[in-house]
Amino acid sequence: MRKPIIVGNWKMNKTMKETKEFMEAVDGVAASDNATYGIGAPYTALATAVAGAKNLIVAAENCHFEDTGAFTGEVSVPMLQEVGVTHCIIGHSERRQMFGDTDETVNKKAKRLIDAGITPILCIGETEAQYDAGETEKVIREQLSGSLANLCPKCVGNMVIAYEPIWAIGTGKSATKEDAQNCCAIVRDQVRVMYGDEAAENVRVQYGGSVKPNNIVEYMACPDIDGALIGGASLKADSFIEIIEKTK
Ligand SMILES: O=C[C@H](O)COP(=O)(O)O
Repeated sequence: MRKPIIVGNWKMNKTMKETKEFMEAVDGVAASDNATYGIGAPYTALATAVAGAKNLIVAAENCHFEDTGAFTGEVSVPMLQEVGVTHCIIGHSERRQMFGDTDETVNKKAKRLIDAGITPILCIGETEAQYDAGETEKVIREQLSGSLANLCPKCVGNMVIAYEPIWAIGTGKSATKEDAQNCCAIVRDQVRVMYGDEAAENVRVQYGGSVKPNNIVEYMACPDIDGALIGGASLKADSFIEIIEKTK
């Protein structure tokens, strides 16, 4: 039985002060045996988030795959381990589109995180043009083939994969529950093709893209959707609390 996981992705938002206030407002509400709740925070807010988290899990939003070296501005997995994060988002479409992340570098990041015992939250999803061209399934399978290459079946079973259609991110134009379910089922099937039944049954698949308090319940009712990755609606304590209350 997969335990649902709902994670807020703050992106480049929240100072340490704002993070402390959010954790004080939300962490107590997030206590649940039925689901895991968490937030992804910018590097500068991670220590504050970890300090304030008894119930929420804390994720970084990116990492580098090398441990040390001449990589100005980057943060390594051992550095994240030291801060105490348990999860790390990799391959978000904003990183793929604006910062040059590829399936190959995302795969290296996944490997390094798994070695360190940090759970990757791997993001994939098609552009609007690919959606319009009927290429969604092809894109999902190709991204997963590259990003999940040469991992162990058990490791993949322990991961979280977020299916986020790019056209639904921050637009208010969320996928229908039928489309979201269908695409999350394709994600699971691709994991089955690559790593077998057990990995496919264990991997948790999130939907992301304009998830709000008013649509979270319908997504969570879908058999292949095990959670959500939430941008805008995770920034205000009140709306994230509403999402938690509706799903715990
Ligand atoms: O990682 C989160 C996604 O980019 C979704 O963002 P959104 O909920 O603001 O559409």
